[in-house]
Amino acid sequence: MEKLDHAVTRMVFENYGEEKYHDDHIRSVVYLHKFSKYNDPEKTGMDVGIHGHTDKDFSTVLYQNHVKGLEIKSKDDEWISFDPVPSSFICMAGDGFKVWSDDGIHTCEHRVTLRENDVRYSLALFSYKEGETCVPNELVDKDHPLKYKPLHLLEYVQYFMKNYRTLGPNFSIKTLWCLICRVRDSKSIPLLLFYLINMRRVFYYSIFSVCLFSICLCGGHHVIASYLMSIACWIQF
Ligand SMILES: O=C(O)CCC(=O)C(=O)O
Ligand SMILES: [Fe+2]
Repeated sequence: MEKLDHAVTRMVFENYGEEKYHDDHIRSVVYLHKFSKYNDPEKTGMDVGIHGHTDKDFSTVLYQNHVKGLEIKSKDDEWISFDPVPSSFICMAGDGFKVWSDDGIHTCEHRVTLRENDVRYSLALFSYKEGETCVPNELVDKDHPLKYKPLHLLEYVQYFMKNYRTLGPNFSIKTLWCLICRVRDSKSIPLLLFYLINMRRVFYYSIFSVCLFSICLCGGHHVIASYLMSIACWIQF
């Protein structure tokens, strides 16, 4: 699977006329394997295998058994089901490739929906470039202005994992992170970012403060109710 990833990335680099960067790229890539088992949806009562998302890596190679489930979102926002052929692999660009190509290569959104009454297995190989991923100088000119600042992929994925509960599965370079990476329009980003990431916390914090306030002011049942609510809010932090 690593060899396939090398071959595919080489082809893309060559296509962009950037093959001179490929050896360095491969030397700085680290891989992560993920083996997934999706149980028979009839037994679990759940047809969602994995929610729609883009991969937070540079590129992904995926292998699976005969059970269908992988769906890929088209440019027209339609989910297309992938028909697995024995011994076929699927290669997908991750958010890192999007940054490297300065938006030339789109990270495909995909998900797993279980429709067959059988167990689905998949093996994914995620590639992460160590250090910074940046757009090759040759790809930037007057007609193709730089859109992304260098992105540290490993930090990016760590950031995503740490804030997964707040960001949700849909988070991608296209949405929130592009606010940080985009070279243009970066003035009000720190505040907006803080607000977006902490919106939920701000909400619970406000309720928590109101509860504490009413504990101080009121008596009787209100105190107990407020006390319980403030504990519930504290848990949500
Ligand atoms: O299991 C699959 O086919 C897809 C898994 C996947 O998209 C992921 O782990 O990011
Ligand atoms: Fe994925």
